[in-house]
Amino acid sequence: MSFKIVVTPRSFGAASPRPMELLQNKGYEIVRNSLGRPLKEMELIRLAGGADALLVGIDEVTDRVVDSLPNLKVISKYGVGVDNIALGAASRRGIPVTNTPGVNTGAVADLAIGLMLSVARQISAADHSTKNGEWKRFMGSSLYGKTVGILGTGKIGRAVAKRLRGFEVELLLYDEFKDSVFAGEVGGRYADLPEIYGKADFISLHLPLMPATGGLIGEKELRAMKPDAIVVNTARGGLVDEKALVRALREKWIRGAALDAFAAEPPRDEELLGLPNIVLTPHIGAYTEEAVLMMGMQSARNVIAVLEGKQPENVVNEIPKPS
Ligand SMILES: NC(=O)c1ccc[n+]([C@@H]2O[C@H](COP(=O)([O-])OP(=O)(O)OC[C@H]3O[C@@H](n4cnc5c(N)ncnc54)[C@H](O)[C@@H]3O)[C@@H](O)[C@H]2O)c1
Ligand SMILES: O=C(O)CC[C@@H](O)C(=O)O
Repeated sequence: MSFKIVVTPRSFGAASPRPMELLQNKGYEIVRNSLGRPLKEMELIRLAGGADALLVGIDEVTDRVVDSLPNLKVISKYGVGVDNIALGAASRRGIPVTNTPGVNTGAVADLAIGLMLSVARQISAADHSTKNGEWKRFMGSSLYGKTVGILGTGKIGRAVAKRLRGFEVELLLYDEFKDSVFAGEVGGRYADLPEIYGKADFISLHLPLMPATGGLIGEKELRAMKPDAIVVNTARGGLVDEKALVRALREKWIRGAALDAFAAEPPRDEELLGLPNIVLTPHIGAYTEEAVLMMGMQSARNVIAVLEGKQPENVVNEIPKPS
């Protein structure tokens, strides 16, 4: 019996044919997303009719999508964040949702450091201006020796902290689980959010998007930050109130920001797009050849495991035990 697998991420298999070969060698019917971007709910419902497996990126995998697929046996997330997937609907049907933690950690951490430097030294604006024939010598601020707040000390937050040791920064850490051994290793300490907002020159977000973290950085928090603060968000757009951020940047409550993730992608807010003191990237945190290959392999293996009746790796939802 052939299974229908719907594969939506454009970059799946882009770095190497190996992830696609894993699926093809099983004789599955593979349906790709031809739009070249994550799918909205109705687009996914139309593409996925009759699917046995969804291998998805940041597409809208809503309750309606899950409910529209009576044969669905697994939702395999190509990546870490599962905030775009209706976990409850999947659990009710006994459908495992899997993800690929760890394999894109380094890629996102590298980008977070790159964005801190890019905003602080205005690298993006300086490049643009030099290529336009100007010779405007932009004045920046230093990352070296500054105070950095890391919100979320899971895999990516830790990788950022380790990279920052070379910059000899003071590290202020925040997480619901405090790991004093890790804090000691990186020479940092856990602090509460008001202290971090009041002291940090850079604030880097590495929390998952969930009810407890949605809108975490709003007007009150931005006003509590130092006028020199730079906010970097490589996690999820929903962590930051974008309207408040636009005001904060326009009215100079803070120095600058960088966003790799947005509340709605791609972002359309003209004011946000036009601000001089923000660097924007199109959700490329995980997009290195190395990470994309490993995300592809792991997400394909998780599909195969479930369809062959085996236990997949990294199931993120509760599956009720059969009574
Ligand atoms: N830009 C990208 O392309 C990209 C790529 C990968 C991951 N991400 C995002 O980065 C996030 C972090 O990834 P990770 O691999 O480090 O995940 P992780 O699960 O290893 O780390 C998340 C950390 O957040 C903490 N946390 C969760 N809820 C909290 C709360 N309410 N208060 C305080 N701490 C809380 C957890 O204890 C954990 O330490 C992902 O959820 C995803 O949204 C973005
Ligand atoms: O699916 C993507 O394109 C990015 C996934 C990334 O944000 C993640 O959560 O790992």
